Amino acid sequence: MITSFYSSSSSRLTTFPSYNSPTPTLRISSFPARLKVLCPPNLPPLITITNVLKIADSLNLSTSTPPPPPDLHTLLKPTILVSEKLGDAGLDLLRSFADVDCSYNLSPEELCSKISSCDALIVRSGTKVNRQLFQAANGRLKVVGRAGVGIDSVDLQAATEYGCLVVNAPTANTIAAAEHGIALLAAMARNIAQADASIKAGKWERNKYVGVSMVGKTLAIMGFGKVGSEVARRAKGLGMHVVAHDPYAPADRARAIGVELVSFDDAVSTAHFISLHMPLTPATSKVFNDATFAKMKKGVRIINVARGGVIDEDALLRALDTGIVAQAALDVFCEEPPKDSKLVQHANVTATPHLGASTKEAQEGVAVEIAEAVVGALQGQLSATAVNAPMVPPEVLSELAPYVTLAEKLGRLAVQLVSGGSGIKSVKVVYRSGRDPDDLDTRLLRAMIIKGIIEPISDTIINLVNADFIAKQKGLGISEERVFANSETPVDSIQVRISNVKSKFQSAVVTESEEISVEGRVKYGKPHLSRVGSFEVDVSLEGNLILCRQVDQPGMIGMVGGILGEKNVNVSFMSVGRNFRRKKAIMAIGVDEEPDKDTLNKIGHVPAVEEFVFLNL
Ligand SMILES: NC(=O)c1ccc[n+]([C@@H]2O[C@H](COP(=O)([O-])OP(=O)(O)OC[C@H]3O[C@@H](n4cnc5c(N)ncnc54)[C@H](O)[C@@H]3O)[C@@H](O)[C@H]2O)c1
Ligand SMILES: O=C(O)[C@H](O)COP(=O)(O)O
Repeated sequence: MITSFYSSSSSRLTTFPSYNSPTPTLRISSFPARLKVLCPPNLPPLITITNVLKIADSLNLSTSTPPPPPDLHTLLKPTILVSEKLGDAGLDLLRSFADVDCSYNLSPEELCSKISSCDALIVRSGTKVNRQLFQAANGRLKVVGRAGVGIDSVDLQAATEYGCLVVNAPTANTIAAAEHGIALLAAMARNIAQADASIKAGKWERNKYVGVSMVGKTLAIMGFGKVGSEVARRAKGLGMHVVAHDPYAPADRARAIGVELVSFDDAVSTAHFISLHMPLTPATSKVFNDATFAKMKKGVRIINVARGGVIDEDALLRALDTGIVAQAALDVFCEEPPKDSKLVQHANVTATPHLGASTKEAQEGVAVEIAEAVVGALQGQLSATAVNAPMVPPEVLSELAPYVTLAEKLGRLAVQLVSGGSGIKSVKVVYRSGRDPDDLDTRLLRAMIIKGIIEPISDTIINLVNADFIAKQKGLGISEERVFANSETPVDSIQVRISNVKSKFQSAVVTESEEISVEGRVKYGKPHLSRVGSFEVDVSLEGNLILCRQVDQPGMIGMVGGILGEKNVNVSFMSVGRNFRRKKAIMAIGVDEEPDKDTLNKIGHVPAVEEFVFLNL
């Protein structure tokens, strides 16, 4: 039984105590982007307007609704395109929240034509997520989920420019990849694949397939991250001497596993076996080339479960032919699937078709990990596995939530004080905080200030992903300063200052610095404006705001309040700030409704009012 529903955009709660009458009515009083149905409990918690109507229908409820909203698009259930095989548990999770389109083996053109009707895309390493795809998405694609670790197949720069969040599933396939690395190491050392092919061909070649032992040999792990560490742990169990090279790995992790961290040259020149576990980046591309192979011990054996592109494949072929490299075991290739590859055909190469992550367990784990990340991102949560946005842990996020709103409102307010035609080039943000600088992550606040400043004057949608990029693109320089405040809260106040512009409200300009300056703080969990220029005020940053500068004299509140009252404009907050008694004062008036032009003109004509501005928050 539906007992109540909550409209998140209007914050109106309508309660239906019971539905005993034959045709109970479900009233929908507004069309928010999402409706949260609190009951019945067996329904998914987050459902869309379309579902509400369907559910109402199935429960035999008559529905009375206002006319359809203009933007139906935002009301629809999100659509998630899954372009490569994903585990069932992940798909079930996605389906409980969205329309899921599993279309495997799409050509790049087919993918581009589908993408503009999708809110999220989930891929594995077989799908290239390039700039054309973001262009084709036409602004609808909000999240790309990489069901795995490597994000070298996603154009992160383009994703960021288009404000699309990229998340990955970094942990669930670690063990599978490490086990595959060890499997390849052992298979290569003992010629398992070659011997298997030989016996199946009816031969019995015991002398041809004499292998090499692993115990006591040196294994160099190149890239001592999640997979590299797990390979190291297992190789130690095989009695190998393990060294690792990783410019960013912590020494204590290596010590704990009994691995020595060494330089690149030491690693490649001392090892009998070299196992690659670094990501493919511009810095690691073809790092195993002729010069590197020349440094290796003759007869070295190489395992690559990372990315084909870290090896110059032609150079490896030469090294195999000259015997510098005795054997190679490769799971990954520059081009996948490899075409007419001499490497794959080489007698001393053991090859698998990118199977590192392909265990049942890993695939189920990855599917759930990526489904949770994508659904969370579509619900507006910050993801812990975001690749192109700051990762803000949930506890930090909930602590900063009221300051996030304050930051956006201050940006929005400050930009409306700039007179039309003045290009904003430089914004300074001053945070007063009792926190140690390392203990206050302001990236989220900065992004929201940028959003507040840019969105009212442009058609670009700003989010945490693209805020810095768009600011830079628009030539907007943002500098930040922290000032110590003796305060228990994470942020005591935030000040937004815009320099080198004209203001349409002169009182917002601090005379000494000639900057427009507004300051706010969080009071009772709500954003408040605490200072305009050099005037102290105290008004809630909700709804609309009228700022007036007037001669500080009795009767002003009544006069302006009366003009608003005459037109049925409700005053929600009012505060007066002044520097000197009976000189100038600023009146900040929060109003629920937007006054018409006539009413605003009347305020402007009050003799003691010297200037005023109406601001929409
Ligand atoms: N074959 C597969 O199916 C499969 C499965 C999982 C992971 N992978 C690949 O394995 C790689 C590692 O995965 P992970 O989960 O361990 O990632 P990870 O981020 O935990 O580890 C990568 C490590 O490489 C290090 N590194 C970066 N640049 C380096 C450089 N120039 N030299 C040496 N080390 C460098 C990093 O510091 C990091 O410690 C990724 O490329 C991933 O795509 C492949
Ligand atoms: O980067 C990864 O996670 C692995 O290469 C796995 O890729 P896959 O999802 O295409 O198997």
